[in-house]
Amino acid sequence: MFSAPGKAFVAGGYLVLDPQYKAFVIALSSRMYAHAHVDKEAGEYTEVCVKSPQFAEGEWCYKIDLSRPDLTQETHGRHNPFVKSTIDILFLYLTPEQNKRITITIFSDPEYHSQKDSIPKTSKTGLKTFYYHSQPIYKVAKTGLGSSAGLVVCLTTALLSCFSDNFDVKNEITLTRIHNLAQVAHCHAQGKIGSGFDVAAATFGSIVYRRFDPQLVNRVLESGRNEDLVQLVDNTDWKIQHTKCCLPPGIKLLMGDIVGGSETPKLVSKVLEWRKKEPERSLEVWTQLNSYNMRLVESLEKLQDFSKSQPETYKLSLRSLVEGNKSGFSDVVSSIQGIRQYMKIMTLESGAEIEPYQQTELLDYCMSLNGVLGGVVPGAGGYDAVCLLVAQGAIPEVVERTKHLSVTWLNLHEQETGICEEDVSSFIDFL
Ligand SMILES: Nc1ncnc2c1ncn2[C@@H]1O[C@H](COP(=O)(O)OP(=O)(O)O)[C@@H](O)[C@H]1O
Ligand SMILES: C[C@@](O)(CCOP(=O)(O)OP(=O)(O)O)CC(=O)O
Repeated sequence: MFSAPGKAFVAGGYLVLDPQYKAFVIALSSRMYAHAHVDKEAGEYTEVCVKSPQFAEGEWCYKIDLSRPDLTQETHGRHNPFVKSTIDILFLYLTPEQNKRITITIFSDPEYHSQKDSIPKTSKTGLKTFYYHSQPIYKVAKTGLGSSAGLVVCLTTALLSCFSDNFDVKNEITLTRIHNLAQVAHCHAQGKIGSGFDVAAATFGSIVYRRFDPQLVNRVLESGRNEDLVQLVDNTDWKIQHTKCCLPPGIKLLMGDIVGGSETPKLVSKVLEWRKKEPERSLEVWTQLNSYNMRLVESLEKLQDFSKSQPETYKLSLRSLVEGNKSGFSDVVSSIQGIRQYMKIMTLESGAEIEPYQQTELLDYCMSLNGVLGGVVPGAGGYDAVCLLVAQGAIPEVVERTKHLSVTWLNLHEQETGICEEDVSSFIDFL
């Protein structure tokens, strides 16, 4: 059994589409799980059945003729593009010769989706709860943690494990293979090539990320040839960057779901249109915003070092942060203020509602509270969510002081680990 984390895209939205710039993505404690079972017997065809029992009609089964895997169809006539593309890409890559009967079962932690019209089920140990929805997956509202990336990464891993002896998800070569396959499958399912930050975070965990050249994936999707896919997955330098980075001790991420939503593709096309129309001005904005993004990463790293070299002094400054004295953290505070200033400029000048007024009000209020280092609209922005960096000791007060507002704090925190193996015994009640 394997699991992959959800993400909070804290800094670098839009800029990350261009490989000149890097982004900071935090991996979350809310995870997606995939359990693989291979039957002892196999039939005339290879069969892959993917079950997602938390959703109505959550079962997609594929009969695969190994001599013509490109003709694979779902046996009930159901569509799940992310499941289908992951299977297609994996079989194109592996070209197995022997039939197998595989069942994969998917679970996702509660915070990925709205809990409306759903029933919780808790394991006998009381340690794990999953919500069971009365609607099919495509009708259930998402909270923006990157469910499709989580699904594709853990499904890719679970399937690969069925075809490898001594599969070790911690092995660097295996990890890169999972990442590369998942990026190709995710792009194929979406019908477009995004920056891939969500797939990278689901694989590698909390990272500073630089994207790959979209042409790499485009070429393989156009050719559809096994040799090209193997070459891309195992023998090509994607020139991406995924450097580990995480929050310093005692600083927590709070992710707030906002009632309302935004369409990322519409925001992206508005911003890119503006960038084309105003190349000089947008370069200026991109450059400033990037320097604040990178200052945020550096200041978090510095705090990490400081917490190790002077743990007692660090503890004292955390304590005074809870009481409202933010001076020990001024670099983080000013970087976030700078990021917001330039996100606001992008909003006003491009016309894309990245940090709309309602979010500005909420973030300004949150930033005025004791213990809050700052907050941003994550990813593409809009009306979906906010995220805050807060001293752990101040969280109860922040929750109390925001309870009259239209924000619901999700029950999650940073968990920097990417894809990993899970102990199946914790999930036995759900299988
Ligand atoms: N738990 C799950 N089980 C099965 N499919 C899932 C699951 N979570 C996500 N998916 C697939 O991913 C799609 C959502 O992807 P997308 O719209 O890109 O949202 P997100 O921004 O959360 O990645 C779903 O419609 C479904 O095809
Ligand atoms: C604009 C972007 O840089 C970031 C979008 O981040 P979000 O986290 O808002 O994305 P969705 O979960 O797909 O809505 C586009 C990209 O990087 O692909």
